[in-house]
Amino acid sequence: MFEVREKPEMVERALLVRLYFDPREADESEALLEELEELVRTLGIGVVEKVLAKSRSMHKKFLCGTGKAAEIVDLAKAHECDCIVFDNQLAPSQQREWEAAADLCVIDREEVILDIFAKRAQTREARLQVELARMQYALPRMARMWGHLDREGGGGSGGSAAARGMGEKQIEVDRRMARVRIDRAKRELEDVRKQRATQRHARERLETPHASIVGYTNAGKSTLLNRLSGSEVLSKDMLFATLDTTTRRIDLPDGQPLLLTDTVGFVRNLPHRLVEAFKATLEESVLADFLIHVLDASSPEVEAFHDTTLSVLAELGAGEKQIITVLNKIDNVSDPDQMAFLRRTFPDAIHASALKDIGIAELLDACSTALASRVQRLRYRIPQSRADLVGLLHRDAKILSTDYEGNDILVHAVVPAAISGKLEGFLTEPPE
Ligand SMILES: Nc1nc2c(ncn2[C@@H]2O[C@H](COP(=O)(O)OP(=O)(O)OP(=O)(O)O)[C@@H](O)[C@H]2O)c(=O)[nH]1
Ligand SMILES: [Mg+2]
Repeated sequence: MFEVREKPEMVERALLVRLYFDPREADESEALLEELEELVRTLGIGVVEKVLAKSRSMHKKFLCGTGKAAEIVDLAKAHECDCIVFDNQLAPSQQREWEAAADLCVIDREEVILDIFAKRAQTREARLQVELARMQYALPRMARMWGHLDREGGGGSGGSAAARGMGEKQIEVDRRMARVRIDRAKRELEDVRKQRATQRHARERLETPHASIVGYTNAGKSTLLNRLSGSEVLSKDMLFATLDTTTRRIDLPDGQPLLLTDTVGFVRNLPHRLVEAFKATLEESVLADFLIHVLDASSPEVEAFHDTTLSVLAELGAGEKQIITVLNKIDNVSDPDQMAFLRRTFPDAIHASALKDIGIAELLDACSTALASRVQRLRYRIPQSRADLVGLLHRDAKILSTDYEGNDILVHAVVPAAISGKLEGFLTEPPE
């Protein structure tokens, strides 16, 4: 893959910067800066200093005013940083201005997240999604890379006209190549998505109910899936541990099967391009019968995380889905004030700990309840010796037709999910 520019292989000393403009944004900005630190550390980059800087108004050149920009550059120099990372989104031109002013590599939150995603992507689909998002990010920034060539070629400040001409030509060639690759990645992605859709249709025909586990990154989604299904999905104390969806089948206490899908975690200010790029992965959430929203109850920011997830879901068209809210990591909540806040803010949530096995039975019951209203048209072959089951169908289902064949009763009925588990062994064919 082409790179935006020669990014140093190993950035060791990063200065993190968050600019804000409205005093009311101070607290959130502080939290975002801390989150950025975690994101950056996830990439193995050392952080030497964080700067939360208030600017009176937005400026086109550096986003903040030139005075503030000079202070930040001086600070980076004083700390001998090799990179400045902005939590704010920088326009390609602003990124260039900063790099020129600081003579350092300058990146923003979006690029950090893209890099993490690129490291984590496992399946072909995830890799393609990341590749596409990175190329789209890189395209308007290519001039930066060739700007260096101009300078080198010219051997002076502006570079000779000939060298600049070379650079410009090269940009054109590269841009064209990049567009070709973007188109190809889009087409490949389309193919992979079609395959997924076919698989999904096969699953839908089987009509097994399906729930998606959603929530902010590091909330404990994968741990919960492991706990519920007794399987081993990678769960780690790091951001974006999961980039590919995993689906597991579990049996609810009432006997109903349920497919559970673990999804990529959400994050505040997730670059829009990535929401787009990961739509296919998150599409599972849109198609699920209901959602399990996992929150880290021990985080002081639990409410902000909750709201972020809901707004991303709304953006994906899943805003109306039935949601079971799970306050996970409740084992970590010892502060009575936090507990009171949780009860007040999320009165219907289930208190749970995926790690310590708390609240899991309650969650499984809530899943059964969520599915109770689902009905399916099903065909059964029931031996006459199991008249009890026929009785159950008469009582709780709507019988469409009954036939006899040898010693068996053939029943076609509209069956509520609540009892379908008990009859599963007598199905004659996949549901219609
Ligand atoms: N104390 C405590 N820690 C938990 C609990 N559930 C998960 N964790 C820890 O939280 C961290 C993140 O868990 P994951 O399951 O990877 O979180 P995730 O939501 O899947 O994260 P992403 O895949 O990054 O979006 C891990 O270190 C878990 O061990 C819990 O109930 N209590
Ligand atoms: Mg995970």
